[in-house]
Amino acid sequence: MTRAELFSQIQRKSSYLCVGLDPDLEKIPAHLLSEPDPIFSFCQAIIEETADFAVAYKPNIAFFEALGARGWETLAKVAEIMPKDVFTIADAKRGDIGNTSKLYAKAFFEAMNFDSVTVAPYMGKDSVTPFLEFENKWVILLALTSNVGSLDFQLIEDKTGKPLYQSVLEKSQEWGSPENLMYVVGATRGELIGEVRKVAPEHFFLVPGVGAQGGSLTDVARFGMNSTCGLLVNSSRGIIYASGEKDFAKAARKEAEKLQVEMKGLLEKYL
Ligand SMILES: O=c1ccn([C@@H]2O[C@H](COP(=O)(O)O)[C@@H](O)[C@H]2O)c(=O)[nH]1
Repeated sequence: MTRAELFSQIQRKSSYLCVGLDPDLEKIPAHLLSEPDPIFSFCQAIIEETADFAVAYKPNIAFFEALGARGWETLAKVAEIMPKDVFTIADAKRGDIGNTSKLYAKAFFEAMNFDSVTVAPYMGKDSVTPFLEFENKWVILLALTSNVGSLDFQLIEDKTGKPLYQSVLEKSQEWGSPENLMYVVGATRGELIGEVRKVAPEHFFLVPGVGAQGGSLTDVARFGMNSTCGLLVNSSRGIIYASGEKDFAKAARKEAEKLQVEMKGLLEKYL
Protein backbone atom coordinates (compact mmCIF):
# COMPACT_ATOMS: atom_id res chain seq x y z
CA MET A 1 0.00 0.00 0.00
CA THR A 2 1.34 3.47 -0.87
CA ARG A 3 1.25 6.48 1.43
CA ALA A 4 -1.40 8.10 -0.78
CA GLU A 5 -3.57 4.96 -0.60
CA LEU A 6 -3.19 4.84 3.17
CA PHE A 7 -4.21 8.49 3.51
CA SER A 8 -7.17 7.87 1.25
CA GLN A 9 -8.34 4.98 3.51
CA ILE A 10 -7.94 7.25 6.54
CA GLN A 11 -10.14 9.86 4.87
CA ARG A 12 -12.68 7.29 3.70
CA LYS A 13 -13.10 5.74 7.14
CA SER A 14 -12.43 8.95 9.13
CA SER A 15 -10.14 6.77 11.18
CA TYR A 16 -6.48 6.16 11.83
CA LEU A 17 -7.13 3.19 14.08
CA CYS A 18 -4.82 0.20 14.09
CA VAL A 19 -6.28 -2.81 15.88
CA GLY A 20 -3.57 -4.79 17.63
CA LEU A 21 -3.94 -8.57 17.54
CA ASP A 22 -2.22 -9.89 20.68
CA PRO A 23 -4.17 -13.15 21.14
CA ASP A 24 -3.34 -15.00 24.34
CA LEU A 25 -4.79 -18.48 25.01
CA GLU A 26 -5.06 -17.52 28.68
CA LYS A 27 -7.20 -14.49 27.91
CA ILE A 28 -9.45 -15.41 25.01
CA PRO A 29 -13.02 -16.46 25.85
CA ALA A 30 -13.22 -20.03 27.16
CA HIS A 31 -15.84 -21.17 24.64
CA LEU A 32 -13.29 -20.73 21.82
CA LEU A 33 -10.89 -23.25 23.31
CA SER A 34 -12.87 -26.16 21.85
CA GLU A 35 -12.46 -24.76 18.30
CA PRO A 36 -9.84 -26.46 16.04
CA ASP A 37 -7.75 -23.25 16.00
CA PRO A 38 -8.95 -21.00 18.86
CA ILE A 39 -6.51 -18.16 18.14
CA PHE A 40 -7.56 -18.05 14.49
CA SER A 41 -11.26 -18.05 15.39
CA PHE A 42 -10.63 -15.25 17.89
CA CYS A 43 -8.69 -13.07 15.42
CA GLN A 44 -11.16 -13.73 12.61
CA ALA A 45 -14.11 -12.59 14.74
CA ILE A 46 -12.23 -9.48 15.92
CA ILE A 47 -11.25 -8.55 12.35
CA GLU A 48 -14.78 -9.06 11.02
CA GLU A 49 -16.34 -6.87 13.72
CA THR A 50 -13.76 -4.04 13.70
CA ALA A 51 -13.04 -3.72 9.97
CA ASP A 52 -15.49 -0.83 9.51
CA PHE A 53 -13.47 1.30 11.92
CA ALA A 54 -9.86 0.21 11.38
CA VAL A 55 -7.37 1.19 8.68
CA ALA A 56 -4.66 -1.14 9.96
CA TYR A 57 -4.14 -4.41 11.82
CA LYS A 58 -1.04 -5.26 13.80
CA PRO A 59 -0.56 -8.87 14.82
CA ASN A 60 2.18 -9.01 17.42
CA ILE A 61 4.29 -11.97 16.29
CA ALA A 62 5.23 -13.00 19.85
CA PHE A 63 1.67 -14.12 20.54
CA PHE A 64 1.80 -16.48 17.57
CA GLU A 65 5.38 -17.76 17.69
CA ALA A 66 4.92 -18.62 21.38
CA LEU A 67 2.74 -21.50 20.12
CA GLY A 68 5.49 -22.94 17.93
CA ALA A 69 4.80 -24.32 14.45
CA ARG A 70 1.04 -24.18 15.10
CA GLY A 71 1.30 -20.47 15.90
CA TRP A 72 3.12 -19.72 12.63
CA GLU A 73 0.38 -21.55 10.72
CA THR A 74 -2.24 -19.49 12.52
CA LEU A 75 -0.38 -16.27 11.74
CA ALA A 76 -0.25 -17.17 8.04
CA LYS A 77 -4.01 -17.85 8.09
CA VAL A 78 -4.69 -14.54 9.87
CA ALA A 79 -2.52 -12.69 7.33
CA GLU A 80 -4.60 -14.25 4.53
CA ILE A 81 -7.97 -13.05 5.84
CA MET A 82 -6.96 -9.41 6.32
CA PRO A 83 -9.38 -7.13 4.43
CA LYS A 84 -7.83 -5.92 1.15
CA ASP A 85 -8.17 -2.23 1.99
CA VAL A 86 -6.26 -2.27 5.29
CA PHE A 87 -2.58 -1.73 6.05
CA THR A 88 -1.00 -4.77 7.70
CA ILE A 89 1.82 -4.64 10.22
CA ALA A 90 3.92 -7.58 11.40
CA ASP A 91 5.02 -6.37 14.81
CA ALA A 92 8.14 -8.49 14.98
CA LYS A 93 10.84 -5.95 15.96
CA ARG A 94 13.46 -7.60 13.76
CA GLY A 95 16.89 -6.43 12.54
CA ASP A 96 20.18 -8.33 12.17
CA ILE A 97 23.23 -8.42 9.90
CA GLY A 98 22.27 -7.75 6.28
CA ASN A 99 21.83 -11.27 4.88
CA THR A 100 19.73 -12.27 7.90
CA SER A 101 17.58 -9.13 7.73
CA LYS A 102 16.92 -9.90 4.07
CA LEU A 103 15.40 -13.26 5.04
CA TYR A 104 13.34 -11.71 7.85
CA ALA A 105 12.00 -9.34 5.20
CA LYS A 106 11.21 -12.21 2.81
CA ALA A 107 9.36 -14.04 5.59
CA PHE A 108 7.02 -11.16 6.36
CA PHE A 109 6.78 -9.42 2.96
CA GLU A 110 6.77 -12.41 0.58
CA ALA A 111 5.76 -15.55 2.50
CA MET A 112 3.05 -13.71 4.46
CA ASN A 113 2.48 -10.59 2.33
CA PHE A 114 2.44 -8.08 5.20
CA ASP A 115 2.67 -4.43 4.14
CA SER A 116 5.16 -3.60 6.86
CA VAL A 117 7.35 -4.93 9.64
CA THR A 118 8.60 -3.27 12.81
CA VAL A 119 12.39 -3.10 12.94
CA ALA A 120 14.84 -2.27 15.75
CA PRO A 121 17.46 0.33 14.73
CA TYR A 122 20.19 -0.72 17.17
CA MET A 123 22.31 -2.61 14.58
CA GLY A 124 22.29 0.32 12.15
CA LYS A 125 22.08 0.85 8.41
CA ASP A 126 22.93 -2.62 7.06
CA SER A 127 20.35 -4.20 9.38
CA VAL A 128 17.55 -1.89 8.22
CA THR A 129 18.12 -1.28 4.50
CA PRO A 130 17.44 -4.90 3.37
CA PHE A 131 13.82 -4.36 4.48
CA LEU A 132 13.64 -1.13 2.47
CA GLU A 133 14.55 -2.85 -0.79
CA PHE A 134 11.09 -4.43 -1.18
CA GLU A 135 8.79 -2.47 -3.47
CA ASN A 136 5.60 -1.14 -1.90
CA LYS A 137 6.62 -2.45 1.56
CA TRP A 138 7.38 -0.49 4.68
CA VAL A 139 9.79 -0.45 7.60
CA ILE A 140 8.40 0.80 10.88
CA LEU A 141 11.47 1.73 12.89
CA LEU A 142 11.44 1.87 16.70
CA ALA A 143 12.20 5.51 17.59
CA LEU A 144 10.63 6.52 20.91
CA THR A 145 8.82 3.56 22.40
CA SER A 146 5.92 3.58 24.87
CA ASN A 147 7.46 1.51 27.66
CA VAL A 148 9.22 2.77 30.81
CA GLY A 149 12.49 1.16 29.66
CA SER A 150 12.58 3.56 26.69
CA LEU A 151 14.16 6.02 29.14
CA ASP A 152 17.21 3.75 29.59
CA PHE A 153 18.70 4.47 26.15
CA GLN A 154 16.40 6.47 23.89
CA LEU A 155 16.60 9.72 25.84
CA ILE A 156 20.36 9.61 26.53
CA GLU A 157 21.90 12.79 25.09
CA ASP A 158 25.12 13.01 23.10
CA LYS A 159 27.72 15.77 23.68
CA THR A 160 25.59 18.28 21.78
CA GLY A 161 22.51 17.50 23.86
CA LYS A 162 20.80 15.48 21.13
CA PRO A 163 18.84 12.49 22.47
CA LEU A 164 19.49 9.08 20.91
CA TYR A 165 15.96 8.79 19.47
CA GLN A 166 16.62 11.97 17.50
CA SER A 167 19.81 10.53 16.00
CA VAL A 168 17.79 7.44 14.99
CA LEU A 169 15.25 9.69 13.24
CA GLU A 170 17.86 11.83 11.47
CA LYS A 171 20.17 9.01 10.37
CA SER A 172 17.40 6.69 9.17
CA GLN A 173 15.98 9.42 6.91
CA GLU A 174 19.16 8.95 4.83
CA TRP A 175 18.07 5.33 4.19
CA GLY A 176 14.32 5.54 3.58
CA SER A 177 11.70 8.14 2.72
CA PRO A 178 8.17 9.01 3.92
CA GLU A 179 7.04 6.57 1.21
CA ASN A 180 8.56 3.47 2.83
CA LEU A 181 9.62 4.36 6.37
CA MET A 182 7.47 4.99 9.45
CA TYR A 183 8.42 5.37 13.10
CA VAL A 184 7.13 3.84 16.31
CA VAL A 185 6.36 6.67 18.73
CA GLY A 186 4.67 5.84 22.04
CA ALA A 187 1.40 7.56 22.96
CA THR A 188 2.72 7.68 26.53
CA ARG A 189 5.43 10.19 25.55
CA GLY A 190 3.03 13.20 25.52
CA GLU A 191 4.65 16.45 24.35
CA LEU A 192 7.77 14.64 23.12
CA ILE A 193 5.64 13.42 20.20
CA GLY A 194 5.79 17.05 18.99
CA GLU A 195 9.60 16.94 19.15
CA VAL A 196 9.61 13.77 17.03
CA ARG A 197 7.25 15.45 14.56
CA LYS A 198 9.68 18.37 14.16
CA VAL A 199 12.47 15.99 13.11
CA ALA A 200 10.23 13.81 10.90
CA PRO A 201 7.54 16.18 9.56
CA GLU A 202 6.24 13.95 6.76
CA HIS A 203 6.60 10.38 8.02
CA PHE A 204 3.78 8.28 9.38
CA PHE A 205 4.04 7.30 13.04
CA LEU A 206 2.74 4.02 14.43
CA VAL A 207 1.60 5.01 17.90
CA PRO A 208 1.03 2.27 20.49
CA GLY A 209 0.16 3.05 24.10
CA VAL A 210 -3.43 4.34 24.13
CA GLY A 211 -5.94 2.19 26.00
CA ALA A 212 -4.26 -0.26 28.37
CA GLN A 213 -1.03 1.81 28.68
CA GLY A 214 -2.90 5.05 29.40
CA GLY A 215 -1.60 7.34 26.60
CA SER A 216 -3.82 10.23 25.49
CA LEU A 217 -5.32 10.09 21.98
CA THR A 218 -5.93 13.84 22.10
CA ASP A 219 -2.26 14.55 22.83
CA VAL A 220 -1.18 12.19 20.06
CA ALA A 221 -3.36 14.06 17.53
CA ARG A 222 -2.44 17.51 18.87
CA PHE A 223 1.32 16.92 18.78
CA GLY A 224 1.61 14.31 16.05
CA MET A 225 -0.86 14.92 13.24
CA ASN A 226 0.44 16.28 9.94
CA SER A 227 -1.17 17.21 6.62
CA THR A 228 -1.67 13.55 5.58
CA CYS A 229 -2.71 12.59 9.13
CA GLY A 230 0.63 10.84 9.61
CA LEU A 231 -0.69 8.64 12.41
CA LEU A 232 -1.72 5.04 12.91
CA VAL A 233 -2.82 4.75 16.53
CA ASN A 234 -2.80 1.21 17.89
CA SER A 235 -4.93 -0.28 20.61
CA SER A 236 -4.64 -4.00 21.36
CA ARG A 237 -5.90 -5.14 24.79
CA GLY A 238 -8.36 -2.24 25.09
CA ILE A 239 -10.21 -3.57 22.04
CA ILE A 240 -9.65 -7.31 21.82
CA TYR A 241 -10.27 -8.00 25.53
CA ALA A 242 -13.13 -5.52 26.00
CA SER A 243 -15.14 -8.60 27.02
CA GLY A 244 -13.95 -12.06 27.97
CA GLU A 245 -17.34 -13.61 27.23
CA LYS A 246 -19.23 -14.80 24.16
CA ASP A 247 -19.93 -11.18 23.18
CA PHE A 248 -16.15 -10.43 22.85
CA ALA A 249 -16.30 -9.51 19.16
CA LYS A 250 -19.29 -7.18 19.57
CA ALA A 251 -17.58 -5.58 22.59
CA ALA A 252 -14.42 -5.12 20.48
CA ARG A 253 -16.54 -3.50 17.78
CA LYS A 254 -17.95 -1.04 20.33
CA GLU A 255 -14.48 -0.07 21.58
CA ALA A 256 -13.15 0.31 18.03
CA GLU A 257 -16.13 2.47 17.11
CA LYS A 258 -15.61 4.64 20.20
CA LEU A 259 -12.01 5.30 19.16
CA GLN A 260 -13.02 5.95 15.55
CA VAL A 261 -15.60 8.55 16.62
CA GLU A 262 -12.97 10.28 18.74
CA MET A 263 -10.49 10.12 15.84
CA LYS A 264 -13.04 11.63 13.45
CA GLY A 265 -13.38 14.64 15.76
CA LEU A 266 -9.60 15.00 16.05
CA LEU A 267 -9.17 14.77 12.26
CA GLU A 268 -11.70 17.58 11.85
CA LYS A 269 -9.80 19.66 14.41
CA TYR A 270 -6.14 19.06 13.51
CA LEU A 271 -5.89 17.90 9.86
O1 LIG B 1 6.69 1.12 21.92
C1 LIG B 1 5.98 0.14 21.72
C2 LIG B 1 6.12 -0.71 20.65
C3 LIG B 1 5.24 -1.74 20.49
N1 LIG B 1 4.24 -1.95 21.37
C4 LIG B 1 3.30 -3.06 21.09
O2 LIG B 1 2.00 -2.47 20.82
C5 LIG B 1 0.97 -3.23 21.43
C6 LIG B 1 0.30 -2.40 22.52
O3 LIG B 1 -0.68 -3.15 23.17
P1 LIG B 1 -1.77 -2.51 24.19
O4 LIG B 1 -2.50 -3.71 24.69
O5 LIG B 1 -2.64 -1.58 23.40
O6 LIG B 1 -1.01 -1.83 25.26
C7 LIG B 1 1.65 -4.50 21.96
O7 LIG B 1 1.63 -5.46 20.92
C8 LIG B 1 3.08 -4.05 22.21
O8 LIG B 1 3.99 -5.12 22.13
C9 LIG B 1 4.10 -1.12 22.46
O9 LIG B 1 3.19 -1.27 23.29
N2 LIG B 1 4.97 -0.09 22.59
